[in-house]
Amino acid sequence: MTAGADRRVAPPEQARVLFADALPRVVRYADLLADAGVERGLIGPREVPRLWERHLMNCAVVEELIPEGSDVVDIGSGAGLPGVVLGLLRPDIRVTLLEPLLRRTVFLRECVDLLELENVTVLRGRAEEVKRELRADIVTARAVAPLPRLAGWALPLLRKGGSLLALKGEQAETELAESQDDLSALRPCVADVIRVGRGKVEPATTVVRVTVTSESDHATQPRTRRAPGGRKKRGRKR
Ligand SMILES: C[S@@+](CC[C@H](N)C(=O)[O-])C[C@H]1O[C@@H](n2cnc3c(N)ncnc32)[C@H](O)[C@@H]1O
Repeated sequence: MTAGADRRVAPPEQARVLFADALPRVVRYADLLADAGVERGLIGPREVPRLWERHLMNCAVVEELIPEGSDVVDIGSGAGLPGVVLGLLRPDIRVTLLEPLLRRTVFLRECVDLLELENVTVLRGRAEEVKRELRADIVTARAVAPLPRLAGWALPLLRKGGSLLALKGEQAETELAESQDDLSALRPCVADVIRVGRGKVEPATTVVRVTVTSESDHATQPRTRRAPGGRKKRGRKR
């Protein structure tokens, strides 16, 4: 990747505390975003001055919600947010960066190689097409799709007790309230809105967390319906 030193932005003091030992590699990632990321149109040049606060640190605090040793799928990684940051911060988790666009997966693979991210893999594909090949304890997504569509992609990937962590804006409560029926229809689940990183990032990061409570992923199973008289009857295949 090429370097354009003039665009690089030094980490703020809070980043040193937040990233601790991971900081040198996060700085390298920030440089990749500011250089090749901008040159290839993966992030806008206006994002560079606020790369640390609005992007890297905002994503990093989500790690508080990820149990140790989790398999994480980051849907619609784009230039690697939040998946690359989480992989850098948490060597104990395994992260799959799921992204359909070739240009972006090329950049992501280069990041994984250059940052020597042994716990991160890149998968080119669409979330709705990987239900049979991916299983996760945590699915993350930022700026990818409205909650009902995102949950339709994420919930089938989750093991029982696993959570979708959707990084959302200030309207998260409203979006969740309007989506509750859609979520329940997908798979038994509980959902809440959490603000993470208070005192570390300003503003705190808003996350809609949807945790699945059922063992089986009935969203991918043939539908069954109760026939008159009590026996279950197979739904017609479409
Ligand atoms: C606005 S970008 C956000 C990228 C990154 N998450 C971030 O916050 O900077 C949305 C990303 O979602 C990806 N995307 C769109 N539809 C998708 C799908 N069906 N499955 C997986 N990713 C998808 C796009 O290619 C794009 O990279």
